[in-house]
Amino acid sequence: MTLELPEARTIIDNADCLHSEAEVLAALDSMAAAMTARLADANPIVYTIMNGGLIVAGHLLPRLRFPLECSYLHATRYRHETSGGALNWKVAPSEELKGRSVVIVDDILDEGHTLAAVIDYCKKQGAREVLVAVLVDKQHDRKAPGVKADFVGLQVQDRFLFGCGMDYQGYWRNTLAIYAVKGL
Ligand SMILES: O=P(O)(O)OC[C@H]1O[C@H](OP(=O)(O)OP(=O)(O)O)[C@H](O)[C@@H]1O
Ligand SMILES: Nc1nc2[nH]cnc2c(=O)[nH]1
Repeated sequence: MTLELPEARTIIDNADCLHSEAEVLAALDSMAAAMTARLADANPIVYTIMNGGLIVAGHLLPRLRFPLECSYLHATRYRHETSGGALNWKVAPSEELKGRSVVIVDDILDEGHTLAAVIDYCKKQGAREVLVAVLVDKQHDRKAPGVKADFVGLQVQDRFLFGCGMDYQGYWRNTLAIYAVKGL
């Protein structure tokens, strides 16, 4: 669904900015340092989960100054809603994962069902280890059992977020700052 321009602009004009561009960039620096310490000799393959992981990966990958391969996968379960449904796999990994160190990059770990399915897939393909890097870990007690991120940029309150890859009805992925929709 396409939003009318006034509505798209009203969403961001009325939103609460929870993390500024500077805070997001500092969080990405910290994530990159932790990932470098853990993965510099691991020769990993790094998967970005599309679409939400696009902006985070675009800023995070150039901060990782060690050998890695990168690819993408596409899984979605929110579509244009503010609560998640069934996971829709659009593109699964096609590389050989047997024995590999795999890193999954995404914008947000919310309830964790997306990451649970992706981790399970990679492990079934024989990955040696699967590590998760998310910019945002949303704080609540509705997480899927056993799902956690290894590298987290920001802990954010339990509201519907947009910006830095996260969308509101398909819009506003294209900011670095992170916002919460007014009233959600
Ligand atoms: O932890 P969960 O509750 O599973 O939610 C997290 C997922 O939700 C978003 O994707 P979405 O399904 O909105 O698709 P998108 O990446 O195309 O926006 C986000 O990019 C994560 O992949
Ligand atoms: N845009 C967006 N997508 C999500 N997917 C899971 N949680 C969220 C959220 O808060 N915002």
